[in-house]
Order: sequence, then C-alpha cells, then structure tokens
Amino acid sequence: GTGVVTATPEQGDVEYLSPVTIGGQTINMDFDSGSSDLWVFNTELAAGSQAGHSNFNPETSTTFQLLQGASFEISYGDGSGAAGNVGTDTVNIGGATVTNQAVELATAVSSSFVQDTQSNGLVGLAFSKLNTIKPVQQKTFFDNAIATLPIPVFTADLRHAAVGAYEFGNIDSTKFNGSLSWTDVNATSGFWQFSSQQFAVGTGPTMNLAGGQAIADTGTTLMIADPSIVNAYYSQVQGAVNNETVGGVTFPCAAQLPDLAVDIGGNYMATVRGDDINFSPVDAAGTTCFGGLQAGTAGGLQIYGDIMFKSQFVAFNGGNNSIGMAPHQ
Ligand SMILES: O=C(CNCCc1c[nH]c2ccccc12)Nc1scc(-c2ccccc2)c1C(=O)NCc1ccccc1
Repeated sequence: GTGVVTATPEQGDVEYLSPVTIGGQTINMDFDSGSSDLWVFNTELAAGSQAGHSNFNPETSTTFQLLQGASFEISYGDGSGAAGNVGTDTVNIGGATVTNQAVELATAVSSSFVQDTQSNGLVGLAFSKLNTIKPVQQKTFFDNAIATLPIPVFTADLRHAAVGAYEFGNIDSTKFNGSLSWTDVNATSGFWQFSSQQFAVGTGPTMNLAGGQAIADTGTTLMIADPSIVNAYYSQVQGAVNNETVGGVTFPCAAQLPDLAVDIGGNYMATVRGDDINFSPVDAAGTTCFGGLQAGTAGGLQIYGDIMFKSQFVAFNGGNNSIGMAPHQ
C-alpha cells in the first residue's frame, strides 16, 4: 500500500519531523535523503541523552528482535553523529509498512542531536550502499518497501513554516504546478546525485559551472553550493559579507534577495525563491541575517538541502533511479 505522513518544520525550518511507528510506538523523526541509516533515540541511551526525547523501548515492542553482533556508527559533515546497536522491527510510515526493517538503537549521540528534543532520530532515504551497519550492511526503509509500493517512488513536499508531507508509493499531482521534469540520478556515490552545470541569479544571465554535481538532500538544512555560485549570488545583495564569526555569509535582514535558478540534470532550471535564502537572524535585534545559500568546497559535491525543497516538489524514483521536480502548487 501507499504511505503518507506530515512533514512539520521545526522553528526556523531547521529540519522537518514526521511520525514513524516502530513496533507500535510512534516517534517523530527526520527523513533524510542524504543518508541511509534509520537510527532512533531509545531506552538504552544514557538518561541524560534520553531527557526530553521520545525514546523507543525495544523491550515493550513484541516484534523487536536484536540483530546479534550488529552495530552502526555514522558521522555527518557538521561534526554530529550517532552509534549503537541494531535490531529489526515492523516500521510503519503513514500506512507503508516494512516488517523486518533494520532499526538502529543509538547508545551514543552527539550533543546537537541531544539538544534537538523535537527530533528523535533519522530515517535514511539515500541508497542502501551508504548504510553503516556492520558486519552486514542493511537496507533502507524505502529499499525494503519499494517492491510493495504501487509505484517505486517517494515524494517530498516541504514548505516554509508550514506543514508539508512525505508520501510513499504515490505522486500527488495536486501538490505541484504543471508536470514533473525528470532527471537521471547517478547512484554510484549512494546519493540522489545529478549534474548541475548552470545557474542564474535573479534575472541575470545563465552562467556555467563546468562539471557541477549536486545531491537532493532533505537532511541538510541549507543549500551548500560551489563558491562561484555563492559569490555570483551575494554580489547582487547589498551588504552581504562573509562573516567568519558566524561561519558564513550574512546580510542585512531587510535586503532584497534575488531568486536563484539551478540546473537539474540539464533538463530543468529549478528556481529557489529569494525569500527562502533569507534563512534566519543571527542577532537578537534581527538586523543581520544568515544566508540559506552557503559555500562548499570549489569543485566539490553540492548539497541542495531544505532551502531548495521549500520551492520545489521532489519525487524520488527508485525504480529507474531518477528525480522528478516541479514548483510547489
Ligand atoms: O549528511 C547528510 C544528510 N544528513 C544530515 C543529518 C544531520 C546532521 N546534522 C543535523 C542536524 C539536524 C538535522 C539533521 C542533521 N548530507 C550530507 S551529504 C555530504 C555532506 C557533507 C559531508 C562533508 C562536509 C559537509 C557536508 C552531508 C552533511 O554532512 N550534511 C549535514 C550538514 C549539516 C550542516 C552543515 C553541513 C552539512
């Protein structure tokens, strides 16, 4: 069957939380198309780490089974991470159900996750080759569910400061304008990766980024793009500066931000709304704002995170490894 769940933004759209039922226990988690581990806060964690969270209790689940000798350890580019043991249980996401899903029980989580008490773990939706479980790598929820879905797809409908949705096994065409533009994905790296070799700032000329590559990543808050894009963009924003102290580009909150169009696989130019690139104030008075578009390493993999998803409805097709995109309805 199909599954549909709400995607509720945390304050400031830092991440989006969706209800996941594991062994009959419903827990709010962050769906992450940029990684491939399903790990959860749980009763095995130290009490200090459990505080404030919904903690999965494997002992009260009648369907949980420990995966003897299995463990996981994952770290992310912001220095956060988690590690622990592994079991299997029945995981139900809005009706789409997998009976033997690998559920990773963190016994250690980094402080940024502990402090983020609205999020109780991640559901990895990138390709299973990135799963960190040892000694035997396990499959993602989507990989396990795909054969039972009417169509081998999940979609992300994320909104600025409003409730959106994730859907499995169905494409709801009332959620986007026009038709989806489809692009082949290169799954070699384990990400939903595509070429992204052109961009345009506001009504300016289309510019080239030879060899540009990007991933569609619901688990990363911002858009992390090539410095050439970021410099071209903020050269059009009065008062934009690279602010070492806060660790990225800031600008006056009153600045008029142009839209940014980025090429998706050579088939489609995805327009990211300028308003969404005004990410958050960095000072109490709200005079200086932090950019939702920040620079990665030159020539590196670009990460099109939630900032892009707020402008674009995205369908992930695991049947033919492609991505469909269209502006939100
Ligand atoms: O890991 C994910 C998706 N899961 C994020 C889970 C998560 C990690 N803190 C979270 C905090 C809240 C919610 C979810 C998460 N995406 C990818 S692909 C390549 C990189 C990368 C590799 C090396 C260097 C840079 C990026 C990342 C990355 O580290 N993004 C997070 C990030 C976050 C902030 C800044 C940069 C990158």
